[in-house]
Amino acid sequence: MVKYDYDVLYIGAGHATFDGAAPLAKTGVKVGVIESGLIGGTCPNRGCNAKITLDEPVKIVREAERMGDVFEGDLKINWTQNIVHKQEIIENLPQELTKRLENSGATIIKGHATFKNNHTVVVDNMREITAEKIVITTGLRPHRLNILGTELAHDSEEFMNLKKLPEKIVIVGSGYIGMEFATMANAAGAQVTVMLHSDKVLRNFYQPYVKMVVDDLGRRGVKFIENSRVQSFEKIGTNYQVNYGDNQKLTTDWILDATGRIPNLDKLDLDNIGIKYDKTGVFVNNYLQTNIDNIYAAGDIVANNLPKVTPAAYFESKYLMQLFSGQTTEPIDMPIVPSVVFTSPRIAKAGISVEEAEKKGYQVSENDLENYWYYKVDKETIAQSKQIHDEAGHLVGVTEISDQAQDAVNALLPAIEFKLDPQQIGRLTSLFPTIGYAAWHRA
Ligand SMILES: Cc1cc2nc3c(=O)[nH]c(=O)nc-3n(C[C@H](O)[C@H](O)[C@H](O)COP(=O)(O)OP(=O)(O)OC[C@H]3O[C@@H](n4cnc5c(N)ncnc54)[C@H](O)[C@@H]3O)c2cc1C
Ligand SMILES: NC(=O)c1ccc[n+]([C@@H]2O[C@H](COP(=O)([O-])OP(=O)(O)OC[C@H]3O[C@@H](n4cnc5c(N)ncnc54)[C@H](O)[C@@H]3O)[C@@H](O)[C@H]2O)c1
Repeated sequence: MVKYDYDVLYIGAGHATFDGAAPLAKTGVKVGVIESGLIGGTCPNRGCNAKITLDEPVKIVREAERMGDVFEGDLKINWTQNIVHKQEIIENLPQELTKRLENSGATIIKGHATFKNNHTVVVDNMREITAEKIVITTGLRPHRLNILGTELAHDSEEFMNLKKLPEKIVIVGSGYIGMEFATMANAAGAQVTVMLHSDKVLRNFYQPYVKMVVDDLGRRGVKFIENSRVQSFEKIGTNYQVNYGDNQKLTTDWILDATGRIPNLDKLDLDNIGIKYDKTGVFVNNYLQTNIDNIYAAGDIVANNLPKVTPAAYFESKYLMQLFSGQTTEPIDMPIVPSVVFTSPRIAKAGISVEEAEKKGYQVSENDLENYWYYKVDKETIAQSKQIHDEAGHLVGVTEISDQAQDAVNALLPAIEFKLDPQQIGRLTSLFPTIGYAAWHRA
């Protein structure tokens, strides 16, 4: 007798779901996916894919600027066309991901889910759906400042839909979104002011490299206001006023609230079933299982110290697929999760940080990449890296600032993850000339 509608029911259809739910359904497990918005969630529709498409011309303009006389005439970003191009890239992704899920045998249910009991969720207050196991993958949404006039500010999704770039933009927050969007808006010609909470920018990245990015943006006209204490936003005519500090004011055309992202938990009725969580997300054990045995969580919604990025959501989703299909009974063994901020130049890192390395007494080697011939090809002037080795000589961490930092870190990642010894590293014969080769053979 069939006891439940589904074997596994996911709430949310982002990377934390579709990377694992599609292959899980292919194994014959009956999978349902409930989604209140676009299939694919944040990353394809209003995160990574959209952002990296908008950033591409920024990268090209910066490179052309560095190449100087090699190009004739000035390159300028046409923002309106950039937005059109971005839309072309992302608009079919929800259908493609829908097909991927449905072709593998999963059922998509459109609507907002709330919990009724351990095995039952209610969609849009109407339809009850039951499942043996339920996975919470509801992700994060933009945090909004709790100040007067907060509704006058916008979020990152609205920025990426701006058909015309405002002349003056104020960005509150100096994390990933604040800095990536300041880079894009400045390169496309806007006057940008970034308002900091403290004196720190990108607090999880190596601060001397962050300073290089901040100084470079400063030279390009971006203003940084430290300890800004933003008090309120006001509409004055067709402009906006940001009131901050001790009665200081700033007039602008557009305000981006980039003060972080908060868990989509409040409208799930988790208290109906006693799931444990806090303001950072849902608590899980080493099997991504909540305190209720048949309910799991994955991706950004999990309360942990991992960066809230797609590679982490992907790996957790794949792990649950293996657990639910019987391919593993082991706890999750999280690999090293790399991260990168797509400023120009980028900062990318993986493994042990420079600060941790210094505490542990590990060897930290410095590379002035500006002097390595391959980085001279595109005339990079801000390019450095630090590689960290443990006592046994294994590469255990890397952080790089350069235009190609993300590819260099990707190339080194297998050695860090698998603790390759020098003999094994010697067998990695990367293509030449590429950043993958350069990552290993700088001299
Ligand atoms: C602007 C921006 C840029 C980013 N850039 C990068 C990048 O370059 N690289 C990178 O690795 N990461 C990046 N990220 C982070 C990345 O997007 C997330 O880590 C990733 O999307 C997390 O996937 P997820 O499945 O956990 O959550 P999400 O993708 O957020 O999916 C959650 C889904 O759940 C749905 N949902 C919520 N509540 C309910 C409910 N009650 N019922 C039904 N459905 C519900 C939501 O509609 C949503 O679709 C970026 C994020 C943003 C915002
Ligand atoms: N390249 C990537 O991987 C990438 C890119 C964009 C976003 N993301 C993900 O999205 C998440 C959210 O990004 P984010 O930039 O919004 O968050 P964040 O946590 O990186 O940064 C939030 C910033 O807002 C500041 N802030 C908080 N309250 C403030 C206040 N009252 N006044 C002024 N500043 C204030 C913080 O000090 C911080 O600088 C990130 O954690 C990241 O995981 C990743």
